[in-house]
Formats: sequence, C-alpha cells, structure tokens
Amino acid sequence: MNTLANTLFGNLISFIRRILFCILSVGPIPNHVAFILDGNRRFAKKLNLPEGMGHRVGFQSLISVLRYCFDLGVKYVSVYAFSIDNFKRKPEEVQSIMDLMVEKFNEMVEEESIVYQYSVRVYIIGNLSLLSDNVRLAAEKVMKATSSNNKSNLIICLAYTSTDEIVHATQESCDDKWAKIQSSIDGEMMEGKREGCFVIKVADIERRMYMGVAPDPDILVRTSGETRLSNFLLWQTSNCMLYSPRALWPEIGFLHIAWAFLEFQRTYPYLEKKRKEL
Ligand SMILES: CC(C)=CCC/C(C)=C/CC/C(C)=C/COP(=O)(O)OP(=O)(O)O
Repeated sequence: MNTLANTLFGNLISFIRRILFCILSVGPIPNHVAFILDGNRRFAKKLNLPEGMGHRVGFQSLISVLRYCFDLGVKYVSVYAFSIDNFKRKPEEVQSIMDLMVEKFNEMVEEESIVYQYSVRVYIIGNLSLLSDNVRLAAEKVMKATSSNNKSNLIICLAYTSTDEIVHATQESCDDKWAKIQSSIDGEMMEGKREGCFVIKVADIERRMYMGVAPDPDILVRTSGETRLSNFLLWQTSNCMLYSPRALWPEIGFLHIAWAFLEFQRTYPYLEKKRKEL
C-alpha cells in the first residue's frame, strides 16, 4: 500500500514538474543564473550528519539544479563554491572541501558526467594561486578537457571574492598600460596617457575580470534566506534579480528554480527597460 502511494505521489510530482516546465518554456529564459550555495553545514547539523556530508549532499543538489537550468535553456550557470574568506575555517574543514572538489573535478572529466551530457564548458575562476597544487591541477584538467564543449557553461568560483577580482583586474590593466608606455617609441603620443599618468576605462577592467567569460547574471539565488552578497559578483549584479528561498542549499529543488524563473519572467519587461536606459 505504501509503495503504491509512493509511486502515485512520485508520478504526481513529475506531472506537476512537466506542466511547470512547459509554462516556463513559453516565457523569456535567463541567460545566466548565479548561485550562492549557502547552508550546507546547517543541513548536516539539522540531520545529525557529519559536517562534511552537508557539502557532499550540496554537490548532488548542484547537479540537479544544473539539469533544471540547462533543460530550460540557461546558457551560463555560476556558483560561489569557496570564497577566499573560507580559507579562515578549521584546516580539517578546508581540507575536506578541497578533497571533495578534486574528487568531483576528476569525475567531471569522465564521459558519462553531466558536462558531456549537456556539452558544458567548465571554467574554474578566482585567485587560483591560493589553491594547493593538486586542486589547481584537477581544476586545469577539467577546464582543458571541456574547452570544446559549446552548448552551456558552468563557472565555478573558487578562492574567489569580488574585491580580489576587481583589484586583480585593475592591477592587470595598469600593468598593461604601463608596459605599453614603456615600449612605445614616443610615450607622449600613446592613447590614454595624460600628464605623467594613464587613464583606465571601465572596459579595460571588465576585460580582465575573472568573470569576463560570462555576461552579467540575470538572477542571483542565495539559499537559506540570507540576502547578503558576501563579496560575490559585486561588479556584475547591478541589474540582477535577487532570490533568496529559505531552503538550505542541499534542500533546493525544482520548485525553487521554477519560482525564481517565474519571478524573473514577471519582472523581465521592467529589467529590459532599465538595461536599455543605461
Ligand atoms: C565541485 C563543486 C563545485 C563542489 C561544490 C561543493 C559545495 C556544495 C561547496 C560549498 C562550499 C561552501 C563553503 C558553502 C557555504 O555553505 P557553508 O558550508 O558555509 O554552510 P553554512 O552556511 O550552513 O555554514
């Protein structure tokens, strides 16, 4: 009897999901959805699981969310997987998350993984010099292996903070301008040089952002009811819709994604108008 009830319930859920999927497919689909994966440790605590299990279940949720987004036609998904501030956590916890990253990056290069099912190009961005060699090598391997995938993109922000990204891009812009000044035959004639200093434009910095691989996000989802940005994509989110469900990251499901997309579709005409006014 219980099995029959479970099957009926399962069928009902997948029927509702299919209807929602059809409704959502009629409206505009966001090009880029960004996620702050918040609440993994709280989830483990809530279910009396070892702390590291929260992040493991969190990774499974990420795979489901990627499927929902790519099935709906989203081209770019980015995730805040580990911030520079997260390095201040207990060494055992940092190690456990880094081990999980290496394990999952290695799984991603296997043929049956989601990145081949959906032809996903994976970018791992951030201050990668802060990572240990094995994590950096695993990250480089997955980026290289997926570099010719061309249907969708997954941007994993690792050892990332927005302020670090902006400082890095500004520094690179200055270094490039300075190198050009030094190599120009007549420095006075160089474009952008003005009375002993040089001019940096917004476009110079944007070009050198780690996030330069993706357009600005349309939706930013932060789970666990928090509405802070915590130093994630500060430069890129001025015209982005923020959605903050109360669910912890490992609890996120299709209904949360559907709700975020419906809300995006409701505000889309206004967002488009705002973008054109810029
Ligand atoms: C390969 C890949 C992309 C793996 C992702 C794995 C994953 C779910 C990483 C999240 C890491 C993290 C520090 C999340 C914040 O939740 P928290 O740990 O701070 O939890 P809390 O908010 O309950 O304290």
